[in-house]
Amino acid sequence: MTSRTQLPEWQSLVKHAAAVKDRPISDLFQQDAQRFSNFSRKVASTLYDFSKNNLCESTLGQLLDLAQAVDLPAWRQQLWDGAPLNSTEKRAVLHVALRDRSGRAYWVDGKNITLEVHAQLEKMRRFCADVRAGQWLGYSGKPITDVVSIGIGGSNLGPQMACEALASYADDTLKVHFVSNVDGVQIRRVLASLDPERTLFVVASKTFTTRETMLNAQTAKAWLLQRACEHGAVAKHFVAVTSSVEKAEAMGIAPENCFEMWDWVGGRFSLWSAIGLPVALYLGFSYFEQMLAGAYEIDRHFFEAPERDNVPVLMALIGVWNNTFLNMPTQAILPYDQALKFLPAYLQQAEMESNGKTVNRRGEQVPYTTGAILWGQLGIDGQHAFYQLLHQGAHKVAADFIGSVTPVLDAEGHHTNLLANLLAQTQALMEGVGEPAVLADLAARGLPEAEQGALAPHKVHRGNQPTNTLLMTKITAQSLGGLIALYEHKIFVQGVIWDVCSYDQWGVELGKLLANRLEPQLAGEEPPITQDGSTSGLIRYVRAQQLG
Ligand SMILES: O=P(O)(O)OC[C@H]1O[C@](O)(CO)[C@@H](O)[C@@H]1O
Repeated sequence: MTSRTQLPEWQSLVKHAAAVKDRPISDLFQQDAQRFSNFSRKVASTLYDFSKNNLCESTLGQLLDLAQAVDLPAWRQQLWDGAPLNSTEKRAVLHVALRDRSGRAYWVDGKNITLEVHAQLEKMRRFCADVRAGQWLGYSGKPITDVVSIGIGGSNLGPQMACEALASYADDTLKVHFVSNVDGVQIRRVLASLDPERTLFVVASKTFTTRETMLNAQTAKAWLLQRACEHGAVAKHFVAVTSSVEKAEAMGIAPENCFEMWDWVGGRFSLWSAIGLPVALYLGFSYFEQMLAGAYEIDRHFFEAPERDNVPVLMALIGVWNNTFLNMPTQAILPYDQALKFLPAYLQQAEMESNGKTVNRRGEQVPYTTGAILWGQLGIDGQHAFYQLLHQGAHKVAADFIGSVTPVLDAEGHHTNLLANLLAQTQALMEGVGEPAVLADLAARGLPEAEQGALAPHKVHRGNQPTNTLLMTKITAQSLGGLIALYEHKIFVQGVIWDVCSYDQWGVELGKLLANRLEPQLAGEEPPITQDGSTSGLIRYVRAQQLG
């Protein structure tokens, strides 16, 4: 198979990048009065403006040619058909089946999984209705008021992000809490405010082996049983979401309280499965369904729209252009909407666990940069923290600015100010301010001439940094579902372009293995084994300090 760098389409992009890398993005607007409409697309209720990138018609054409050269349409069809795209684990990648509203049958190993998906959705619907209606009773006959979701990574980030994003739509029926950290402080603090008679725990773990989640679940169980000596209390207060029902049963969770997920759903793409149960409990099942519907709308677009108008394809190609060809390896996610507070953390796992790889599908080292270093936080807070580096630091950073036209909740003038900040930052990052303009401004302000030259370099903003703006009409369950699906498909397309296997995560295993080995040594249950001097020294130090 031809490696990516041998493709003529790849090589012409390398040449093109060398020729245009320093061209001012703002000049491109002067050359094309229609640039905003030529370089933006609307899908569902989201506008994607990519005009503030160092990208012209020729760039876009060449990126689209590369997508054809790597057989993107065929890969997309394989995803849709349930091919084992997670090749190192020989698994299909079918999160799209979880939200397909058409009734289409998806097949895995000769089994129609659509039937299983619908059965689990129906189980979730009934369970949520019971709990929310106060018909699901705790061990002492009282209805549930609080749900504690225990999970980590993909079994936590999605539901937590979605609950936060849609909190303005929640009624007072249930409160939801999330515990992911194995640091006992988190679970202790959550439990301190709860009444065991009215608390429901959702233990979410695809494998049901993740040490952090298992420890937190055991602590929660001990807390419940300390107060409820009642036989059978666990069955009334614990449910599990897992692909390993027998392991959940071994923890004492009744099989009828287990919601199933499957090998063909990756943890970081599992929000659409019963992993989304906390969202459905918190808001009501209909909101969860709206999220599924929003994601499905984007799936249709991704599978049907021509590449040139296909928003996730464009998002992916522009990301590859900035990262691999223009040498900007970081990607900031900057939401201007309080609701999207946890989006950067969610996308960090989705993207970095998927495309943070340097061997191709055949196990060969690739000679180009792949998955971006993704980071970010609420943009408005970031402005008063790290934006200094964006404007004047040593690194060029590509950024996605995400906002909504209409707020779900507002206070007089706040949303307009928020949006003005979003737009101002993308403008400042593109246009910057050069030294002549700074000097003219200082002169106009009457600064003595002798001081102008000294101050001017400190006030120069380099500009010419690429940004994308994603503007949602309003954050709703549907538009949130759509937004997440856009990024999921972007990740898929980038994996195809970079030729990496986006759906495994072998890189997280070594740390887990070593932690399991070190834990008994730290606890003093096993003598320190011979290992690197630093680790042994640190273990001895901790032990000595703890023993006083
Ligand atoms: O749902 P589980 O099996 O507890 O795994 C949690 C998370 O751990 C990881 O395997 C990484 O450590 C993620 O991929 C996954 O989302």
